[in-house]
This record gives sequence, structure tokens and C-alpha cells, in this order.
Amino acid sequence: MSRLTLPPLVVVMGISGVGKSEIGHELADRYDIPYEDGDAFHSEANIAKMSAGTPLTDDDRWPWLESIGAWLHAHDESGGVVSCSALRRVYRDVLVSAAPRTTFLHLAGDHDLIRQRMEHRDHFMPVSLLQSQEETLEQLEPDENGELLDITPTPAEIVDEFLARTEVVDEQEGPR
Ligand SMILES: Nc1ncnc2c1ncn2[C@@H]1O[C@H](COP(=O)(O)OP(=O)(O)OP(=O)(O)O)[C@@H](O)[C@H]1O
Ligand SMILES: O=C(O)[C@H](O)[C@@H](O)[C@H](O)[C@H](O)CO
Repeated sequence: MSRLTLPPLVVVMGISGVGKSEIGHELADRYDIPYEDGDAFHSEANIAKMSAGTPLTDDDRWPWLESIGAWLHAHDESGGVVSCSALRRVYRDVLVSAAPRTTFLHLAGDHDLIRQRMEHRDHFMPVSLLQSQEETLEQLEPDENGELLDITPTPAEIVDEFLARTEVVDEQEGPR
């Protein structure tokens, strides 16, 4: 079982269009803690590259991951929620080494549902990059602190399920 120490410090992860921003806001609002979008940490070059339909490389992603790790570290005391695709284990390890108590909320779902949702929003990320996102994704491993959630329910239901599945620990008061 994964662990959520309070105030929550959470990375909402998963491929593009899976609902990281939607679910991230929902979770942050529940605890009245800050939310930040991982896309805000991309360089202009990274955004231009993705907008043009070219997948990012590991080298494009390292500095971006370091910035998100720094955000997590800075929010260790207050808690916070940040969206970040965090597709590979080595990417997540960068985040965890910056902020060891991080909990991952991995959103995943049916390809066609994600495609449909992406087609109905106004966003720089082209649907054509969905395949490379899926190919790059590595599932959470058993020793990682996180949960995999399906994206079919409403955002509120997804957050309820995440909280039901994690051991919520108040460091001041112990498990509850
Ligand atoms: N559980 C849900 N039920 C219905 N619609 C949803 C749900 N989650 C997200 N959506 C919708 O799906 C679209 C994609 O969601 P969102 O932008 O939050 O994904 P994202 O993972 O943050 O994407 P990206 O990584 O590309 O920024 C949005 O239009 C959003 O409103
Ligand atoms: O690792 C990546 O390829 C990127 O983070 C993408 O996932 C985008 O930032 C995001 O999903 C688009 O909004």
C-alpha cells in the first residue's frame, strides 16, 4: 500500500491527455494546498518541439524534471500537487531524490477515450504524440510510492479512490 503523508506532496503522472491537470486541481482543492502544472516548467524549446509533433528526448526532459523536483522540495512543508508525465522510472527517481516523501497518482485509461478527450480541448500537445507517450511509459514498480487509477470516473471519484487506497499518515498524529 502506498503512503500519503500530510500535508500531501503528490505528483499526478501519466501520458498526455489523461487528466493530470483536472485531477491535480481536484486533489489540491481538497487539501487547500498549491497546484502547479508541470507544463509550466518546460523551456520554450521543449514546448515548440512538442507543438511541432516531435517527442522530447531524455536530454530535453532532465532539466525540466530537475525544476519539478525543486518545486516539490520547496513545497515539502506546505504540501502541494504538481502534474508531470513522469513516464519513466528514472524520471520519477529524479523527483523522489529531490522530495523523498512524494506520492505518485498515476492516471491511465483507454487509448480511444484519451484521444477523444484530447481532441476536445485547446492545448499545444498534438494528438499525434499520444503513441510515443504510450511507448515511453513505464508502469510504477512495486517499490515506488504510488497508485494506478483509471480515468473513466469523475475527477472527484478518482480522488476519493486514490485517498481510499493510500495509507494517509498525519506525521503529528500517526496513521488514520
Ligand atoms: N475524469 C474525467 N472525466 C471527464 N473528462 C476529463 C476527466 N479528466 C480530464 N478530463 C478532460 O480531458 C481533457 C484532458 O485532461 P487534462 O488536460 O487534465 O489532461 P493532462 O493529463 O493534464 O494533459 P497534458 O499532460 O497534455 O497537459 C480535458 O479536457 C479535461 O477536462
Ligand atoms: O514528458 C513529456 O513528453 C511531456 O511532459 C509531455 O507529457 C507534456 O508535457 C504534456 O503531457 C503535454 O501537456
